[in-house]
Amino acid sequence: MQLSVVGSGYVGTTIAACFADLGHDVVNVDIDQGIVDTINDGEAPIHEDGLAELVAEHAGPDSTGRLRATTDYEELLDTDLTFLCLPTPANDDGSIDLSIMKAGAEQLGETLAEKDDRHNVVVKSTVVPGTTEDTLAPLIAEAGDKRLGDDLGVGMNPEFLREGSAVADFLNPDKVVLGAADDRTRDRMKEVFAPLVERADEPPVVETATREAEMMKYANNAFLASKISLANDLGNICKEHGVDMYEVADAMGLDGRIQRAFLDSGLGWGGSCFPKDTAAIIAAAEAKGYDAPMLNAATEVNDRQPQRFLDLLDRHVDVDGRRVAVLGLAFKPGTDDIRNTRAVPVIEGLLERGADVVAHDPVAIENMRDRYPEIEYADSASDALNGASACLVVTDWDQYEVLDEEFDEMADPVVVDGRHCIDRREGITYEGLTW
Ligand SMILES: NC(=O)C1=CN([C@@H]2O[C@H](COP(=O)(O)OP(=O)(O)OC[C@H]3O[C@@H](n4cnc5c(N)ncnc54)[C@H](O)[C@@H]3O)[C@@H](O)[C@H]2O)C=CC1
Ligand SMILES: O=C(O)[C@H]1O[C@H](OP(=O)(O)OP(=O)(O)OC[C@H]2O[C@@H](n3ccc(=O)[nH]c3=O)[C@H](O)[C@@H]2O)[C@H](O)[C@@H](O)[C@@H]1O
Repeated sequence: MQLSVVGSGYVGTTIAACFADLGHDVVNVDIDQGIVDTINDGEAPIHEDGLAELVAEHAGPDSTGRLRATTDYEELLDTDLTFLCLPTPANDDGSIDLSIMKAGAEQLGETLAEKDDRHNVVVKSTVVPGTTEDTLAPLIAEAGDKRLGDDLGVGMNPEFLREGSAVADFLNPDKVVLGAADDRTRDRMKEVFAPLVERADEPPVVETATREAEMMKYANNAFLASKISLANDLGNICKEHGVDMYEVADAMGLDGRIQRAFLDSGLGWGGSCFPKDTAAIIAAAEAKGYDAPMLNAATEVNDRQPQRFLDLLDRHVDVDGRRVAVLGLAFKPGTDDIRNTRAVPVIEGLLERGADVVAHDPVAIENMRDRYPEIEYADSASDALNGASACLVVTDWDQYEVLDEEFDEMADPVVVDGRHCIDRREGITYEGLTW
């Protein structure tokens, strides 16, 4: 099939390259000329395992030619179905900011005005229930002078991939959710996903309406974020009682109804999605008069973890005027993404205490340097630890797990671990956040 993907960020580039690999002809439309040029040169504009290989295989010179990118919306006119993969950030009050989606939808509609054949538009971005049919579809239809359901089909297909394993997650999904406003659109969506469903060994395909599809995405993220927060709440109780929450979580996870995944307690959830999506669905609930107490509590627990972490540090060392090593800046290992990383409240707390912060991360230093140009950045964890009076572990990179005699170079070997990453050993004062 001929597909177009509007928005070529984490999700848009990943799905475009994967759909090309599955045999479709795909054009990525983005306003960023740099991203477009990179893809057309056969290179990936973002760092994701396996993505560079897929883009090289399908875009640019000596490729299958099934993937290309453009800034020109007109090029989507030759395609049958368009995925909208534009950002849905949060407003200051946490509610969803649809301005980018609306601008994209209008431009898409104006472009489609030139097309006579029926076109299908599938919203891939995470949007609150009702957005696809109540807000975006009418915008596209009006701008393109189309009749909904007749010459314009509308669907919603939420995405569950994780950063760091985006390609593998997309190609091996636990489920595929196809929300459609009408049967014709759903049938086209099924055609798009047929090669993926076959290659992924027939994962469940949930056929539903657009509102349910939209809510399934928020429910998924809200559940996972709340599961982590519950683990943190229990973990904080464990810490007060001298109990190891990781041992507890391992046992809890043996219950088939609970499962071990997403029970890793510590500094809590960051990233581009859990914080904004939790806030957006709370705001959407409040707009209808419901205050979502569980999700508010999950957020509160999450917001408090960095403070508990710093309190543990305060028990052992006054960092005023002292060198403190922060290990890990990315919101999780495997990515250079620092959006909503827990490193920010931790660094803020250290600066308030007058510490000389020296930070290390294998890939996220350049991103953090823009935000905190005033702190020191070390080329290695070992350099960061050298002469430090405390070490704070913020991201669970594998390379931190094997640190050992590097701690001997610290001025005071106090290690506060927010991610259950470092083994207790002789010669260091070790504090785990929830164990
Ligand atoms: N990042 C992730 O892991 C996941 C994200 N999502 C959701 O997917 C959506 C997209 O997220 P990301 O891919 O992370 O965003 P992103 O910020 O990485 O990429 C968005 C892209 O859209 C482009 N763009 C902006 N305005 C445009 C316009 N008018 N026309 C064409 N292109 C335009 C930008 O230049 C950028 O390349 C969001 O709703 C997000 O919540 C869902 C699942 C996973
Ligand atoms: O909507 C999205 O964008 C995506 O959000 C998350 O994916 P992602 O944010 O990439 O990363 P996760 O692996 O889920 O981690 C999120 C945060 O939770 C933290 N976390 C995760 C697991 C855990 O047990 N404990 C824990 O604190 C991580 O350190 C990280 O800060 C979801 O896992 C994806 O399914 C979803 O598609």
